[in-house]
Amino acid sequence: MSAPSSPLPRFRDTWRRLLAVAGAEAPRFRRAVAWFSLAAVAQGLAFSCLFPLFDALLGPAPDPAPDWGRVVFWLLAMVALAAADLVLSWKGHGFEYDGTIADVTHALRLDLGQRLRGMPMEILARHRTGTLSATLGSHIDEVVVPMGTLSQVMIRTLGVPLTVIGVTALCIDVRLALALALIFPLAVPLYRHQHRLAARERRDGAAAHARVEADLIEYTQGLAVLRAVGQTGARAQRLRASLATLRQVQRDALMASLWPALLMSGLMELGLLAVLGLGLLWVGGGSLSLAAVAALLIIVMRLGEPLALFSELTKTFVLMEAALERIEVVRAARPLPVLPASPRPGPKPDDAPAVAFENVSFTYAGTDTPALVDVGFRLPARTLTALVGPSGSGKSTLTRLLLRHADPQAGVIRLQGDDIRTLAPEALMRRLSVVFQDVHLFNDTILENIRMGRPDASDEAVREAARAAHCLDFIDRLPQGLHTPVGDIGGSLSGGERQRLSIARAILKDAPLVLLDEPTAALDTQSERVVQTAIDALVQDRTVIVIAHRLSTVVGADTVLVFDQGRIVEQGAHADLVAANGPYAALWRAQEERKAWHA
Ligand SMILES: Nc1ncnc2c1ncn2[C@@H]1O[C@H](COP(=O)(O)OP(=O)(O)OP(=O)(O)O)[C@@H](O)[C@H]1O
Repeated sequence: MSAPSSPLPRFRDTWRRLLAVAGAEAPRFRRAVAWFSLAAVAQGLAFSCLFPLFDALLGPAPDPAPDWGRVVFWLLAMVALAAADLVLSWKGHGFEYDGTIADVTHALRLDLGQRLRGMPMEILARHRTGTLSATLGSHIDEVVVPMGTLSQVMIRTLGVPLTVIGVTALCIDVRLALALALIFPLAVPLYRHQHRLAARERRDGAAAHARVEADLIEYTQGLAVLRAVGQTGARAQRLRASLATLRQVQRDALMASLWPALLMSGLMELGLLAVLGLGLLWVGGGSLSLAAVAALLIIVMRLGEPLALFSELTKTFVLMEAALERIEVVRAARPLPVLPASPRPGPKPDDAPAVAFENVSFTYAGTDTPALVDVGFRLPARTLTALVGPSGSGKSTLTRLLLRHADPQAGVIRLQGDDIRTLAPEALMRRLSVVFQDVHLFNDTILENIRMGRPDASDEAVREAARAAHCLDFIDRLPQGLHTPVGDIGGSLSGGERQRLSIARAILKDAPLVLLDEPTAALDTQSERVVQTAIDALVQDRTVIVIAHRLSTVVGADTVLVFDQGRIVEQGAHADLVAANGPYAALWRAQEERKAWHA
């Protein structure tokens, strides 16, 4: 989202976006801003009281003498207005201290969490995990915590001078008011420059920090390897270089931000002093009273303060805008829509294929080359289908589309005759089990990690699933068996054991369709055999789609779908495809040769 570059439209735009972020608490934020505005007017009026006060103090020419009655009156008026300013500001700041800020951050975190849950996986996968957790953590604080203070400073910077100018124009001297009003546009180009500088500084700083963090993680995680190959010094050199860049970026930023801040407050004060000079000239000419200029002298000194503070807060404002943008990206993501199911002419046909792809084409967002082109097939229930093809040919994409990580740009995917876009996410997931090579275990007990397959399953059912997936041999060796927290055993579970836990989850879930990415050579022969036995238990009597890496799977499959560059180039039973002597036969021969070579 590109924000306008001129200050006023930019503030308006940020104000609108902040209200959106404040959600249900937006009225309280509006009220706080109203209190701050009234406080600014009260302060402007208090300053303006200096005009009649000095008038009463210096008395009228040619025989000046203080009019103590009026002096006391205007002094009391100033005290009352200053007290009103204090009370109104206090009421405004109530937004920060009465728990509203905490409520807004809490509600925003829940809202973003909710949106992440519904965010299409294809979009979710494009966000880096670190950035997402920063958005839910520090970015929310960067937006919400300074909301009150920033708006108060902004309102004061504009509101106090505007009130003084208004009172001057109405009650003192229009020329003086005009001269005062002309100074403020001076700040606009400087503010814009400062804003640009702060934005660049933030960008360079974030890049330098990210590089240091990445190098640090790489260094600490790879320390064992680095020590083994005697390269600790060489890599440390690289880390030192990125730390030096960070230092330089920070030094440059500090130097660069110094002069606009100085210039801004210097220029403002010079401008105000010029108005004072002009006032004195008018006094000399007899068209303005000395009392008015004396009052102006004090007001001018006080008006510089919020301006200087405002200039210092530009950095916080830029940080807030950047964090707002990240929050808005998450808020803008919409879940894939669930379409209304089209009315069927009659009962669901019994022979509806378990899985059907009808002319499906899909291109990942941000890429030009389609990952799947016009893919069509029908798989009867309780059959095993193997997906084969070179790396990048579209096999995983097909499984992702079945899981509805994204919708294809063309074509329809059906499960038992139902367009998957008409199924609510939970209904779709009830029909599918997945076992992929990357097994994620949650920071909970082994028991609960398996129970995720079916949250209402009894402990006994979990144990049965673990037995069927051949997990009990290693689970029973753990200190607390099924009740061992995954965190306690850390990375000590082998790849094959993690696979089997994931298979146990799928067995417990008992969905009619299983999507499987077979373990590859990453497992040793012994583990692979056990995992295979577990898989055999899982796939019995189910419809199975498997990304096949093992020859035995391909040979035993009812159907083999051969992919190349996103297209199905051949499909059929293994024997038929070998006999056809096409692309599959070539792949097959290559694998056979490799096998013979290994043997
Ligand atoms: N998240 C993504 N964003 C953009 N392009 C992607 C993404 N994932 C995959 N692709 C591209 O889509 C095409 C198909 O990839 P896919 O992962 O489906 O192939 P595959 O046959 O499963 O490969 P492998 O056997 O190596 O896993 C490839 O060109 C790949 O680069």
